[in-house]
Amino acid sequence: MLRMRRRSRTICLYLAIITIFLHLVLVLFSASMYHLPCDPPLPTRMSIHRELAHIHHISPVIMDANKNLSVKEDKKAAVDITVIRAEPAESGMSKLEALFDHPLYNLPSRPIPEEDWLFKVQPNAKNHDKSSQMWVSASRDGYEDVDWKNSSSHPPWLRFHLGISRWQLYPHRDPNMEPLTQHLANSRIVSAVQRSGGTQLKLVMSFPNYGQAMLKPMKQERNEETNYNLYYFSDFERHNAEIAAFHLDRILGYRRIPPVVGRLVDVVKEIKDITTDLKLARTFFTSPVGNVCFYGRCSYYCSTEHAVCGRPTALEASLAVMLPDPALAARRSWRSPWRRSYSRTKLAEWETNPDYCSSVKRTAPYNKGTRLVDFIDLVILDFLMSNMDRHHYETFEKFGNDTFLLHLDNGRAFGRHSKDEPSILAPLKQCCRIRRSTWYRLRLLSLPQYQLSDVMRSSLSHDPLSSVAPLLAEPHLAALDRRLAAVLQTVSGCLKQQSEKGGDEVFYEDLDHLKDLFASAD
Ligand SMILES: Nc1ncnc2c1ncn2[C@@H]1O[C@H](COP(=O)(O)OP(=O)(O)OP(=O)(O)O)[C@@H](O)[C@H]1O
Ligand SMILES: [Mn+2]
Repeated sequence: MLRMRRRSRTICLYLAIITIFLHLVLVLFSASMYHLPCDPPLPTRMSIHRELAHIHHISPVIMDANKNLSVKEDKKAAVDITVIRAEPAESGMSKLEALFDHPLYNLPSRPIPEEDWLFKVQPNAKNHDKSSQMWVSASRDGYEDVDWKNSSSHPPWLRFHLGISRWQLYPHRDPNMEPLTQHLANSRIVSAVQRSGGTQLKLVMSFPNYGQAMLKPMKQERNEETNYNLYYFSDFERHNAEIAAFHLDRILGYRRIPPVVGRLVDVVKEIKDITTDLKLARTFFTSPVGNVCFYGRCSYYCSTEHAVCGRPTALEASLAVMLPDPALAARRSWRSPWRRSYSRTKLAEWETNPDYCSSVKRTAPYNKGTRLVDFIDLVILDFLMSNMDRHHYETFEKFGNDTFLLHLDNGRAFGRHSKDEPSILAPLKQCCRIRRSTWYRLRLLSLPQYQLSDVMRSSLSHDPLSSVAPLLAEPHLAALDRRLAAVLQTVSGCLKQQSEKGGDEVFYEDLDHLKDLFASAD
């Protein structure tokens, strides 16, 4: 009896030890689960939540930016939604759609005052009578009759011009974007002439509805990298870089690049046979394998050795919608303070003087308003796509110094994917200043559910040329994520540096006017 009791006690003891052991194993196992490497990096997620915590009350109603709801109206409609949404994959939305639906891309905006439109539109002619016939353009060979006075019959390029405002070229979720890109991709080409000025070959194409586009031809295969021995100022311009830059600019939420689409152009029917540009016409020839080529006239790469060739007549090209003629909307060109020397031997001042930004910050127009942070936005775009050729930028003269910067001429971007160019980020590093809204959007794009490379792939897949080949090769897309991480790291470095100094000068608080809205919903 006593032996039996002893045996059962030993069994109980064993069982207890085994249970404790199993518990220990379980605890250890579950503890290691939380640190599995496949989890998104914890600090980033948590800090994004913390960063965005004060803007988590945004109504779905205010997501329609076109409605121009006033802040007061927004307050009434304010309901709780979480800024960082559930995985878009769950709801079947593409990452791009999810990004564009995100509250950060749909912040409430006030109605645009009359003086903030590039063009003043006369109220629609109420009595659309015989007198409006005077405004119907006289038909010319190949051109359509367009009734300019009737806004419902305005061609997409004109709607684009009329939609340009002080802070952006076109609105988020622009209903005119689809018709505009269709127009560029499919309209019949009635004229093709060389664009004068600039260093490389480009053409101005005209369409029957009087729209125009700037064409840049394909010069480099997608997965080819620019030769490492070429200086940045000798690099080719790439048609796919112009297309990808437009998509990237829109994804970043800037909307400062005129829409660009890809198109297969027939170099015989759509250029050689219709051009009135004799100088251009004289440069056409047939290559030894029977492809039709031309090289035009310009100061770089306009020779038989650098001819662009159709296959046998089909040529890939980018078509950027033309901005309003400078006679109607003058533009001002600004020299970049961080311009490179454009020399093989000289360095620019910013390359040797680490304190360079403090003098820029004191100099007009960088000493007031948003010019410096607008420039930093442009720097971030350029670093992501590795564009070293930003010697100038332009603005619309009408808006003075308080306006967005046009991000034109992106043909030398996306030349290399295996290498980043840290010097492009020098202005951010030296000035340690960024718009708060840009910072938020960049962080969003670094989260797995909106990953920049995925969003870009998805956006570019809508371009007509993506059916020929993806517009950016995978290594270029991967480089975007790597470079985005570098931008975020630079800003984090700035924040650390500033907190040591006790100041908080890193962010330009462009979301402050919405504080009321957020506070009221708390
Ligand atoms: N979409 C556009 N609509 C109207 N004008 C444009 C457009 N894109 C560019 N331009 C104008 O045409 C000029 C030349 O274009 P772009 O800079 O792309 O060519 P480029 O050959 O690279 O010139 P550069 O050698 O001066 O850099 C620009 O400075 C700009 O003023
Ligand atoms: Mn250029």
